[in-house]
Amino acid sequence: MIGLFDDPRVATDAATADTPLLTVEHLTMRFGGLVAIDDVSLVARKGEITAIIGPNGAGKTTVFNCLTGFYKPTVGRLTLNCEGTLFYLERMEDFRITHEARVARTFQNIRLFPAMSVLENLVVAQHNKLMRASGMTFGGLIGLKSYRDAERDAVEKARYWLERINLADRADWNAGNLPYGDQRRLEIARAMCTDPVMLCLDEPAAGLNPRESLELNTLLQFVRDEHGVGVLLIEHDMSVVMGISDHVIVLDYGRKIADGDPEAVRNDPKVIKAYLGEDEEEELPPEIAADIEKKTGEGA
Ligand SMILES: Nc1ncnc2c1ncn2[C@@H]1O[C@H](COP(=O)(O)OP(=O)(O)OP(=O)(O)O)[C@@H](O)[C@H]1O
Repeated sequence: MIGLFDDPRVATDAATADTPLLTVEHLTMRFGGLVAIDDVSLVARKGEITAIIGPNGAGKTTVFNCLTGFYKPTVGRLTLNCEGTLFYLERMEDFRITHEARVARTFQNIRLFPAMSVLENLVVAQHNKLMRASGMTFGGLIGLKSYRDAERDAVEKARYWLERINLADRADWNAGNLPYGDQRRLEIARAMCTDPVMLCLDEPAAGLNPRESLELNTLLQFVRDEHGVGVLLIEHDMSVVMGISDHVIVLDYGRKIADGDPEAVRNDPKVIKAYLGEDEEEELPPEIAADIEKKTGEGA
């Protein structure tokens, strides 16, 4: 319940120990006559990897765009529990979602600063903290102590994440010169430098070779297990989804058709049908196809 003088972005109800990190209620997004998301509700929890999967055009990226303020939902409530404070994301501008609700995001296409060094990409991500330390003035130029301290912390955090993604020895490289898989991990490290409580990753495994996919899995498990971050993952690579997710949500034509642990979801006939279509068996993700083949073999 929001009072007259309350910040409309922040719920006055307190979060409890059971309050999920993210609660999406009745999310609907229409573009003219097209219903991209149709009354979707879901929850995602802190310290878990929640995958959102579904065939092309199912509405996965639109969910992310609503969560991160790129789109204002037509209908729906999106409540983010940032360390006990509840934010209504649907009422917030994108930059407030990033800085106040602490939701970080990566995109389908890589958006690093290619001409900056690897280290600089990670320090720039902490720009807001540095600006505050400079008193929002030229405090950095005249060497304010608060700024120097913040700058040292920013570099320390950047180096911590460089170690985690095995790029410490390439800190001075231009980010654009890194191999593709390293750029993908650098993007995740950059997002982690903003201290998010929720990390939204849009197809992070796209274009990765099997070794790079494994490195990505290890990084995401580290982010979940050691930093307690809730990871929301859109992914077509089923080896990643089934390998590391705690919870899988399946969309099809904008509707939620399944929600549960990976094992339950991969055996759900509605999911199998959504991926198969009526007669396009080649579209089935390999993990699900292998399962069906095994079951068919057992039944024969
Ligand atoms: N800004 C927009 N204007 C009009 N239609 C849109 C817009 N954004 C998305 N859509 C439509 O909404 C539907 C869902 O798109 P979305 O990109 O969310 O699907 P997706 O599941 O992420 O697909 P993919 O796996 O191919 O990335 C599609 O029909 C798409 O064309």
